[in-house]
Amino acid sequence: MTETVRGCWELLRMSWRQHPAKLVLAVLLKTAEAAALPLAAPALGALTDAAVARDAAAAARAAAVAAVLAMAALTLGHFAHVAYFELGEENLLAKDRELIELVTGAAGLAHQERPEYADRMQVLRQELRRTGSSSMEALLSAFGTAVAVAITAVLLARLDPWLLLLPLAAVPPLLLGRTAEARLARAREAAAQSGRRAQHLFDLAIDPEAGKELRVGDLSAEIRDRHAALWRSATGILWSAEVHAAALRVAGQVVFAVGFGAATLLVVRDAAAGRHSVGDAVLVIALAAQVNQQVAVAVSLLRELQRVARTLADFRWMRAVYARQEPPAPDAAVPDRIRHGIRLRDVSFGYPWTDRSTVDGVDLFLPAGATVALVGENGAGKTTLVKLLCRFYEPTRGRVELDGVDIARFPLADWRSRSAAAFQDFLRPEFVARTVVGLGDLPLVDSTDAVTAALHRAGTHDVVDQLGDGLDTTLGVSLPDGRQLSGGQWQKLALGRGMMRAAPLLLVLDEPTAALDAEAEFELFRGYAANAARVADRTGGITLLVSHRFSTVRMADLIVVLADGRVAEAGSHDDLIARGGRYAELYRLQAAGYR
Ligand SMILES: Nc1ncnc2c1ncn2[C@@H]1O[C@H](COP(=O)(O)OP(=O)(O)OP(=O)(O)O)[C@@H](O)[C@H]1O
Repeated sequence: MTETVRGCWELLRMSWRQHPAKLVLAVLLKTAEAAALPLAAPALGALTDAAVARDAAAAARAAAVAAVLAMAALTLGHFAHVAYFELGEENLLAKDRELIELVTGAAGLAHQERPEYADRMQVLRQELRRTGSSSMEALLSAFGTAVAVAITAVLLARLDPWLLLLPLAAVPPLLLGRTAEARLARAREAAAQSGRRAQHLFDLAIDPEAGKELRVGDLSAEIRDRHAALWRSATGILWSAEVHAAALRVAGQVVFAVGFGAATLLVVRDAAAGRHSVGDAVLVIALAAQVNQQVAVAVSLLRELQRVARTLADFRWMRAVYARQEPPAPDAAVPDRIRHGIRLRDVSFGYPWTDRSTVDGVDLFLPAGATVALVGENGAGKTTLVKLLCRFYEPTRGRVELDGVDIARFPLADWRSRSAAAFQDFLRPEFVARTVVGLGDLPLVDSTDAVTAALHRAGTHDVVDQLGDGLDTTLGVSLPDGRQLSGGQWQKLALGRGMMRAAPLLLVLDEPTAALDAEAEFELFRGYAANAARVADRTGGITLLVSHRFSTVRMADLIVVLADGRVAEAGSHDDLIARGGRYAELYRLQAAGYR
């Protein structure tokens, strides 16, 4: 219950911050709407008594009051909706923005890569819409229902204090409803993983990029079967919870129905004995029917508010995960240039949710101005090492030092602003081409000169000539005039984006040319090496290339061979060939493949 109250309070505070006057107006209108029905019951009682006494004037007055109240009950809710709808949408926007900030604003990637996070995210994405206008409706209706229950209780108590027990009969349905919702929430969490995996298969099935491979592999039926199995597993969990929850709710309603029957009997008996008027009996029957309605509404509102509260609690969980990732307070400034180099001292790292080291005791020196190639078999730990250099994660042991200063001591934003990167799994943001490239250096996002220069540095300027409107071409399929690009074209723009920062201290190229052929990669990298040499004079910047293509790799000043998270060999191409170790073997194998 504390979580629900906390959630309601948070919703109210959010809405108050958006628009206090609209919130007050909505509360007043919803309260008046809710109070109108119970207040109509005494009017009906008075109407009955006046009719029995044949007092036409009093009967007309009572009928007019009852009609006005009925009108209020029917119409005020619509006016209230106008007031709270906008509040709800504003709340939803605020939560959307907060979620984007939480997910993208965290210093590292840990929260996005851990499986536990993915499950919570799935639930949160599904439930987020509940923090919009429907949650405001639930909150205000709950308040209105509380007012209606209070008025009903007072009216009943005036007739016979025993009738006050009637609202008490509403307690079991409420408690059982709460248990039912907790059961459903547990089931939603238990089903999230299967649901997420089923969703992944569905997305895969309708993804145009996946279409080719699915057809060639004749994978359609397989995907459908697996999707259906996962979906059934998720639905099975949810269905059994729904049955259980429905049984609990029905049991609660039965308790109330018994109370209703007893109250009606009590007043009808007193009216028959002449202790109450006929109007009083009508009043009680009208109110008792409303209490039944109020309880049903309260239970479903409680259910809705519990779901909203749970969503807001998930947000708090996210915030806590985010807070845990805050980098340590910086106490050193990023230098303008690298004088000596970057040294990895006994660096080890394991993903926090696994029990093995992915990078294990790496000692390495990357000299200022060098182009360094990282090679190794799949899963050797190359990308993980890149993540440590970009500070997406901090090492679990050892340090990465720049000219003797631990890079963890630099303000993270400054370190990132002096790094540049292009990855194999690059962004495909659907904007105009200039922005798609310009995002690589936000202050210059709309600068045609900077974007053109970056594409030239990347050696991919030719892609602009293939776009109808050059840098003004809108890209992507979700926009009506958007142009769809090939994988290679997107990748060329991504390379340009990676080159937007003209003089970074660290340029990371993590298989950014995988969609291009070996010759194109060779040419591009030769351009980067020449550019890096020019930049190196000014900043001592280091270029780090991850590639499986040895024809490119051989150009690097330093080649580092990783195996099982350790440095197996390091040296220049000639050194490593002369040594006749792992690199020489792999190089010969690939070279033989090209002959
Ligand atoms: N987010 C993650 N969570 C858990 N384990 C991970 C994660 N990312 C990578 N790993 C594991 O760490 C190891 C190294 O992965 P990494 O991506 O660094 O290899 P790589 O050398 O870049 O491989 P590739 O050449 O295939 O890109 C692998 O065993 C991989 O399964």
